[in-house]
Amino acid sequence: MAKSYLAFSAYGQNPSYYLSFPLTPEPMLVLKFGGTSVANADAIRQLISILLEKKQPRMLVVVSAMSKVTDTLISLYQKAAAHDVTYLDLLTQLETKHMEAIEQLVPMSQQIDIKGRIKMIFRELEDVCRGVYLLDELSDGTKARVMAYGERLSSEIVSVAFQHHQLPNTLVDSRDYIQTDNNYLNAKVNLKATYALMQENLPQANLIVAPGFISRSADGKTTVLGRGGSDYTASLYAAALQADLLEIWSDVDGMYTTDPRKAAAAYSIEELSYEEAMELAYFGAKVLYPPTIAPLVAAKIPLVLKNTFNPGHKGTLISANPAPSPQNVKGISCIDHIAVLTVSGSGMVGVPGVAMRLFKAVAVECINIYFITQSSSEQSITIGLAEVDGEKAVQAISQEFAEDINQQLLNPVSLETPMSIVAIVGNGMIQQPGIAGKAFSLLGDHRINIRAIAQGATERIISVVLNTNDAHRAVNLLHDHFFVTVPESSAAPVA
Ligand SMILES: Nc1ncnc2c1ncn2[C@@H]1O[C@H](COP(=O)(O)OP(=O)(O)O)[C@@H](O)[C@H]1O
Ligand SMILES: N[C@@H](CC(=O)OP(=O)(O)O)C(=O)O
Repeated sequence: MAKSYLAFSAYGQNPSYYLSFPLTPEPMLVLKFGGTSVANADAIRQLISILLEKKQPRMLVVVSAMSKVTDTLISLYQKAAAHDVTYLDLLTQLETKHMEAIEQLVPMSQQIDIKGRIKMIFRELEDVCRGVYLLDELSDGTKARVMAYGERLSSEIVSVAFQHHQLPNTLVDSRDYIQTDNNYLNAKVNLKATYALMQENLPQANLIVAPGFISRSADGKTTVLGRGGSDYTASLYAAALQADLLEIWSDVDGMYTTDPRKAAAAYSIEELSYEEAMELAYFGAKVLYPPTIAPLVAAKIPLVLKNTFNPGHKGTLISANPAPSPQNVKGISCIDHIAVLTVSGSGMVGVPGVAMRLFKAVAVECINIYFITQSSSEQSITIGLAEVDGEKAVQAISQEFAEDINQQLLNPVSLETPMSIVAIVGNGMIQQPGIAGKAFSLLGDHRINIRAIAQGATERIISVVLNTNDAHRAVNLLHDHFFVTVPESSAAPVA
């Protein structure tokens, strides 16, 4: 066991407090390959060719579940819980998909072991699903347990495929190293315990393969890090091991100026600061899971987003000090499925503590708030949250303010759906007048109604809430303006 670690920093509440570094550090590269990069045997061969090119003495490879597998696992437990016996067909489909990959990656004479292991994992999964089917029990703990099979299966297969392609490696189970709370589906990581487990217990091997997404609570239950969470797994390993670099490989050439599925003119951004990347990810750039950045900032590790299917493209470099860019606006993100909730009434004016009560009521329900605005007259507060949390938030807030609503000091809480948040992000917007004005007038000229506006105190982000029917058009108008039609408009002050 590697025990040669010194305390790195002993100050403050910063996650760096928990980091330590090896006495004799060897260059270390952490790579994460997403679902599309392990989708089938061809994709896995492609990722093998990428690794064979690397001349790195130590590497740790994190893999996601094969593309669509996590979604299928969710359908599996939903069907089982609904007493729909066709869950068995889904199980068969999943097993066939994994077995086919093995048949194409591993020589016939050597398939017995790995096929046996995969079969055993499937029988275990079948037992869990039968339990759900028979007992009508579907807790979050059971959901997490089922979802974790995707990464458990893919990492087994990738590890064996590596062995047969000149990449001897050691497979680990990330649940042994990532400790979380019991919030099963969106578990919060105990950084101190996790870094200690990784630094003290990871095997000394030149190449380690680890499943992403999966973790374990202190009381030994399987948890998962939230949809898209394998990126975060990789950044935790990178931070704990003081990697020189983290590479996240997916199916696009890095972080684009906007979602390439929403705007055909989107293109890959060369460099971003950690803060810019975090804002773009938080507001919907799916290529990067938002919590991924924090461990890297604390450990000062750069991140590159690369394309498995176009490895020659240099991708996007995310670091503390990106090269200066003429672009003030770096990217535009969009989150759909948002609900806008408003608390209003004359009874709020000049009354201290209203905002505190509102946020507390929402926080108790563990609901995440994307967006907050308060009218300057203090007559209303508007928050944006995920559509799925809308009704729960209305109930919690209505209960908190029941007395005030009864006395007609406040109006009944209002909820609007389906809404979207469009965010314009860039460090160059700081102290740069005119960008917000241009964005608002552009949307106004095209008769797109802005329901609410917020600008972060850092001036790095302006976000607007609008009707989902208008969101796609808004993203394209803003993208055309800032990146295509008049690219210099974002470089120069806008009149
Ligand atoms: N701003 C953006 N830049 C790049 N990709 C984005 C952006 N916004 C959304 N995406 C989507 O993110 C996808 C990659 O993320 P994801 O599907 O999670 O990949 P993986 O499964 O490889 O982890 C891309 O195919 C792209 O459609
Ligand atoms: N498989 C998990 C975790 C993940 O990060 O996947 P991907 O890297 O394919 O986004 C999910 O689908 O949420």
